[in-house]
Amino acid sequence: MSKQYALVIDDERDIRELLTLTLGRMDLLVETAATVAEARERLAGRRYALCFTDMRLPDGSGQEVIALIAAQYPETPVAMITAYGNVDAAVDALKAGAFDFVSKPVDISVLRRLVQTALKLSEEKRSEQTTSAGKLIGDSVPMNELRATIAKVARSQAPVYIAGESGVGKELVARLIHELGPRSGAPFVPVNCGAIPSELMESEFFGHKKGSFTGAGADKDGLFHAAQGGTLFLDEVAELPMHMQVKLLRVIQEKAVRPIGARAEIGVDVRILSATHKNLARLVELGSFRQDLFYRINVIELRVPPLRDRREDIPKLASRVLERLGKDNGTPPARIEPDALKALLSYDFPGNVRELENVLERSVALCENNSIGLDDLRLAPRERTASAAAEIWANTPTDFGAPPPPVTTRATPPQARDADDDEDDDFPSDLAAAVAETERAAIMKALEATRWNRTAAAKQLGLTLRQLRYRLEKLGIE
Ligand SMILES: Nc1ncnc2c1ncn2[C@@H]1O[C@H](COP(=O)(O)OP(=O)(O)OP(=O)(O)O)[C@@H](O)[C@H]1O
Repeated sequence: MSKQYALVIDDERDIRELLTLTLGRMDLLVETAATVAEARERLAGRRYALCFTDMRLPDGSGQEVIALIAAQYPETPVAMITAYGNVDAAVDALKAGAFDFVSKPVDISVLRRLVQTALKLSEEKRSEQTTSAGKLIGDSVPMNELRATIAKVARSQAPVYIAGESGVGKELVARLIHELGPRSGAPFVPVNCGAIPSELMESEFFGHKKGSFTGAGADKDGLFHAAQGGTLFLDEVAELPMHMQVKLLRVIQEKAVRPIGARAEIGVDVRILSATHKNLARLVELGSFRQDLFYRINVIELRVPPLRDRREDIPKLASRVLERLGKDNGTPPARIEPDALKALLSYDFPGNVRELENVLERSVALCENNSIGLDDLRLAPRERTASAAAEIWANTPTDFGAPPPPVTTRATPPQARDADDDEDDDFPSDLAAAVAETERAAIMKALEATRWNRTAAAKQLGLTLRQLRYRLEKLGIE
């Protein structure tokens, strides 16, 4: 196994040298920093298996370092070096997220035990990330409850219906149910019911025999066949047309499919998981979804909470996304500046985790020095909580809906724009309407410039296609 790195942050040279020597004997490669600023740089440069920080540093506090690590490098355990007998400082450090503390003068045997525990912790966190359960990030109460429910329903064979808004992680949950259950050795087959043309649906699901209809040039196995022994995940199940709902119900009841043009039925052993961001019960009431099928697929209902109801998960999710992006780009993970993190924490994320991923991906492209500032996020003020929206609006009065700056430069600071703005004192009487108008104008301009090519327009606006679609729907633009 390759050697692991430890980081020692202390302004006293003696302590740095003592810890470097001691940790070196424990087979760790040690790097040091004397200030918070240096520590930031070091942390951005590599992943440390363990970190020690002094309480008082020339340009800040050890608590600041602990908070930074907790928010941006949650896999790295950090211990505080405290003055002997300073219980308050030790308690504060633990509250801030340190896993332990060492008092000066450092007792070598205590230090050795601490290092062993820390490395074990670090290892556990790393392997947790690579197992299924670790893929579902979030330690909030609703996420822990969800994780427990997933583990329970994974053991059962009952159909599970996963409800939740768009982008909350329904497919991820479905995958975990499969991976944690007895069918994990067999295929997990996801199917987006909204993406298959109605006339091809039967053949896609059940397969067909050669020559059974025009264009059926060879035998084809259906999705049920592909999922044999495993799990079929019906995503966007609300989009199933009525005639398919009837056929699907039959297959679920009979546990057999008949490919188009085949004489005999084939037995299928498939667990059905389904999901939609729509209110399926309401669709049943309205008559557009069959009640009998609803009861069949909805034996167990599982709800994935929206991100705004578990905001405490945002830092960890963000840090994992930035780590992945860093790896993809061959750079250290980007940092999030405190005001940007604050804005993320108060944003409502109508597109949930997927939107967080998109926001961060765009921010990484826009930011300078691998550090994401408030301007780089380009969050839509209307979608933040009321108080946060008011606060942010005050900082970025004309930023919303404007075309994005070139990718390599930082967004124009609001102050610079204010200086050019003659109508500085002209406050809109209806802020929301004014924002919508600006947004509409920018979107229309981009659509016209790209001859209504949504993908190209989204690119011009610095949005993902999904984000543009969301805005078109919100503004009622056909
Ligand atoms: N708790 C989580 N931890 C880590 N990643 C997550 C989590 N929740 C969602 N994601 C990620 O967010 C993205 C969207 O998740 P997913 O596709 O599962 O959402 P969905 O609810 O099925 O969306 P849709 O309704 O649009 O189909 C994926 O990249 C997924 O990996």
